[in-house]
Amino acid sequence: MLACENLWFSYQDVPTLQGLTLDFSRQPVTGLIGANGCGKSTLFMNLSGILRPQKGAVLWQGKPLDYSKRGLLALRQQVTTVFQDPDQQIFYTDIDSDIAFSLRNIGVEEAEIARRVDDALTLVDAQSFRQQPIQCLSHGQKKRVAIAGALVMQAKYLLLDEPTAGLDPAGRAQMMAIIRRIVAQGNHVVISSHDIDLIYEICDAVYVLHHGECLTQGTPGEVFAHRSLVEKAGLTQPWLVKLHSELGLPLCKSEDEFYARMRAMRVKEAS
Ligand SMILES: Nc1ncnc2c1ncn2[C@@H]1O[C@H](COP(=O)(O)OP(=O)(O)OP(=O)(O)O)[C@@H](O)[C@H]1O
Repeated sequence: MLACENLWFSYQDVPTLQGLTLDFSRQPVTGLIGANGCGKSTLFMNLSGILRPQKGAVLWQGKPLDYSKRGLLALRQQVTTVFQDPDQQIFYTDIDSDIAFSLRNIGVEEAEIARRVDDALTLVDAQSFRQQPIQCLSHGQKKRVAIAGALVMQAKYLLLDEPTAGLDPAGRAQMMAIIRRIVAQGNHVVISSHDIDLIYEICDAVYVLHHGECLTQGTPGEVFAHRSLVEKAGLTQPWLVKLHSELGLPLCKSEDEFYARMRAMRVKEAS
């Protein structure tokens, strides 16, 4: 279980997170949204123990986080953050060494490392460029390598900061497929993103932050139906929700579902 309870965090006495009580274990994919500076990255750093709340707690497996070296090491094998900029996370020039680094650090044996690295690269569709030097990869390919680096730890929670930023439509669709595969393996994913359409489509639950407070929460359908709250948080509704609220068209979860429903309606009208 990964959660936070009445969590307060300030940078130099400026309150940045204010009394957050959030639970990331209830649903497979949880979205964290809000305007620039609302505190999403600061929350991720609290959840991974990089920052420590001044009041309240991060709860891991039902208990307040253990900030000892041993406690944090154990946490980071189970809760892994993938930053927005993959260059922050990639240290080696060859992919296999980079991904294996954290496993070698904790003394995993080489045969097991080879197996996990192979599985992780397959899951993120990176086998085709596995032999290329990392500096020759595109931004999207580097992002996938960074995710593979987190997956090899077999973490139960993956915190993804802007997973689709800088990706073209094909890269974005591929990232969504990768997230679904990670979840299908029984893991939890927390996504912080300004990509509202992604959050609407892929998340099971959403928390909306506003000046470090939780403005509202619920399923994507519930959260995005409240246009005034969404706008107060400095966001807009997803396009599928707009079509529903502005034009009265069926509320669909994905583009494919929307087109299928529209085609079915046309067939029904024509008959
Ligand atoms: N190291 C720091 N020292 C002081 N203030 C900071 C520091 N890091 C962030 N802040 C401030 O804390 C607030 C929250 O920042 P944070 O980066 O968590 O927001 P965010 O929601 O992730 O923003 P974005 O959407 O732009 O990535 C901002 O007002 C920011 O200026």
